[in-house]
Amino acid sequence: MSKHGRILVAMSGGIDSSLAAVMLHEEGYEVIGMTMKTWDYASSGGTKKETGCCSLDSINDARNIAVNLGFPHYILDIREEFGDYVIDHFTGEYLEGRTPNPCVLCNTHIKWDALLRRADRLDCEFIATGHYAHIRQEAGGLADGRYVISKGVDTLKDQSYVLWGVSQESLSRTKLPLGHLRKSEIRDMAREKGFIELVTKSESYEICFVPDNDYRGFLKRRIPGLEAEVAGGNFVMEGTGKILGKHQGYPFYTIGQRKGLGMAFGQPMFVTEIRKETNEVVLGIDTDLLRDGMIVSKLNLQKYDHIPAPMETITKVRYKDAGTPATISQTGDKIEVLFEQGVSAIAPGQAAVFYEGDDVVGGGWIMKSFRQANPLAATNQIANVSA
Ligand SMILES: Nc1ncnc2c1ncn2[C@@H]1O[C@H](COP(=O)(O)OP(=O)(O)OP(=O)(O)O)[C@@H](O)[C@H]1O
Repeated sequence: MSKHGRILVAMSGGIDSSLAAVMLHEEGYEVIGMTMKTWDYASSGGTKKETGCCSLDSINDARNIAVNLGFPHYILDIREEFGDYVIDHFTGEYLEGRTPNPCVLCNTHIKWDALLRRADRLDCEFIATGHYAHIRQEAGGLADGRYVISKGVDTLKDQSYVLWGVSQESLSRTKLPLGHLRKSEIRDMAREKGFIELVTKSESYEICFVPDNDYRGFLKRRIPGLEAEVAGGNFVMEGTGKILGKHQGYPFYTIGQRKGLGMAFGQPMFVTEIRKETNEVVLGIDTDLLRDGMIVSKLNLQKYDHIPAPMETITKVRYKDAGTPATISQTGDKIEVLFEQGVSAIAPGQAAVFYEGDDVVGGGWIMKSFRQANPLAATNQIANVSA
């Protein structure tokens, strides 16, 4: 009988989840390792050797740790659960003129559910991952009893942003053993324990089903005929609407994009808006990217079950965003965000995450952003958005 009970550890084969498994094993948990196969790289046109979390090499790396320490390891094939839901959402968002974040979607709608279902079957009370973030149950105050995610101590590695969508029930069964550690400490630990290959392994930042980070190529292969259908739209100038030239089709651009516009403008120009209805891509200078607020919907609130009155937060609009002070107010399943200063390149389709200090209050998907000369008029903004 183990000291702490049985725990299912999500092992990608990378250094972080491997060390999470090692630490929990040493703490006295009865660890069961599980590596999820989400996607067949070759089926999305991958030609290079597959290196991501679902590759054979990664599965073997996870298995080696398990064999080494003497705990069981399973491979979980979730290609079906993952496939249509995540990929259709990904392509659908680009067709809507938005910029999706499939990793957050997969985390919250696929990985946690898939893991917890298997945890039940394997009689595991908890699951664990190698995310750099903390999790705690709040005692007292407005958030009494709620499970709260907060930033990992390693500010450069902090992954609290990607966990905003995990439900309270799922959080109540999740352990994040790396939240109090720095990446350098994890590397030292791996070296000390002789897992050198984990230290030298390069990290993959690719979306698992998009080979070479070429999302445009992926869209073209996935939706035959798309290129011809959306070709011939115009680049138009922010403010004046002046036609600047032809683009390749609105789904092939993202807000904030500067490179790859295929034209020279004499000064740096950025994509400031994507208009699906008219197949127009709006271009402007860097200050044209600034927005004063946004509407966020399809919320998942973690620290509180609703936003208590207008609330001061630091709001992130993308993973590597440092965050901007913002007041948020909730109406039903939408939150209106008013920033204290302009925020650049807000892309509808990305996730917004609200922080109170280091705690994740919750998050949602960005529906639209706006400029607001008079912030008080912003109360009408929610009514103008359909989720
Ligand atoms: N294919 C997978 N199978 C099992 N668990 C996974 C898989 N992909 C990700 N995870 C879990 O999600 C966590 C975060 O994954 P992500 O790829 O975002 O981060 P990472 O910092 O590169 O982690 P790692 O070094 O463990 O790969 C991992 O630590 C792991 O626990």
